[in-house]
Amino acid sequence: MSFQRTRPVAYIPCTIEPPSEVWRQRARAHLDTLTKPLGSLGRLEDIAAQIVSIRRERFTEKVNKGAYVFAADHGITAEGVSAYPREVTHQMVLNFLAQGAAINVLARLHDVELRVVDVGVDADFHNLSSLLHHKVSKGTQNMLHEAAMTDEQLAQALAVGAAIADDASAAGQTMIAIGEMGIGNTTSASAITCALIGATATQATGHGTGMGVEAHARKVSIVQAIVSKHFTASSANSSALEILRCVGGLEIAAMVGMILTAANHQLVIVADGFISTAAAALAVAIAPTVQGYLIAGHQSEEPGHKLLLDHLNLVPVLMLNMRLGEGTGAVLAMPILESAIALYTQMATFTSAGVSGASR
Ligand SMILES: Cc1cc2ncn([C@H]3O[C@H](COP(=O)(O)O)[C@@H](O)[C@H]3O)c2cc1C
Ligand SMILES: O=C(O)c1cccnc1
Repeated sequence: MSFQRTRPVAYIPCTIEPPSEVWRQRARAHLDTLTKPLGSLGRLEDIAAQIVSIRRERFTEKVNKGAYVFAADHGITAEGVSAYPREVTHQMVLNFLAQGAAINVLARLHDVELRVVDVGVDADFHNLSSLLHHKVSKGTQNMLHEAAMTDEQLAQALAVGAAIADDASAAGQTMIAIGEMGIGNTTSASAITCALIGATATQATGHGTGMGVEAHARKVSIVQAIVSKHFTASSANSSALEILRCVGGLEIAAMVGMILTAANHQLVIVADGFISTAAAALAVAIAPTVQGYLIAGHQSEEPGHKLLLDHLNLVPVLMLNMRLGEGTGAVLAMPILESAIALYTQMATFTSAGVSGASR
């Protein structure tokens, strides 16, 4: 499939139809006819009903899974907010392309087509045909001192994600995992969580890639300073796009663009960890009906992730104490989501199998 074309900037589908309640009710009724005690498949039944409500008459199509790792660098790394150096973003992109990262292993194992997108890595990639080249700039500005992005950069990064969602849909994908790679991006996710849902820096800031007590305390104060700089009391209720521009990242903006457009194409969208869910929360703030298309693959160890999941009213499929990103938690959840829809489409009914229903 081709992912290399561009599209007009600033394209955001703001009126997105919600998943179909009619199809959800049909799915609920069908689940109750299957050869099992009523409700005995638990959350798998909710998941099947949600997927049917998203896919509507196409729910019988084979699940065709894609995973997208959006990569970009962050100006805030100059403040020492990560346990790892900035160049790891670039090095991990090469590792993804060499099939050596955790997400490569999981995508291979679970039959998920993996794509890596350079939206803003601070490096030149030459002769790498498997990388999707959409660099907007070599990283964001340092958001402690200025907005992370210009309006134009934000629009370009959103458009990258939107174009990739168009191509995923055109290629027949039905379920997509939203992943990222960008050293320093948990600091962005924390600042987004503060600005969007009013959490404090202490509540929303975790240890990211792993940092000691002192470094973590510094990170909390940096998140606090970032939020105070961009969102004074008088700018309360900043728009989601302004939050994204001031304290987001190029990969986060591309994820927002992809989520909005994927919902518009009625794809099942599987969020990953803290950063991916921060993008999902911004997409829902822009277009609230997107919520119905989201499934939380897992809940990560980052404290802000639980705040965002609660805010979005999403219950994670898995809780494995992971704190990696890359889309790993989303891809790990996919076999469970696929199981839910296979049970729904393949199980016999009480009538077809000649099994007696409940007697009391
Ligand atoms: C080797 C390595 C591989 C990774 N894969 C994902 N991340 C994760 O860690 C980063 C965010 O954490 P922080 O804000 O603390 O920098 C992101 O790149 C995220 O995807 C990684 C981080 C490292 C070091
Ligand atoms: O929650 C995540 O996805 C996460 C946590 C720490 C580092 N990178 C990603």
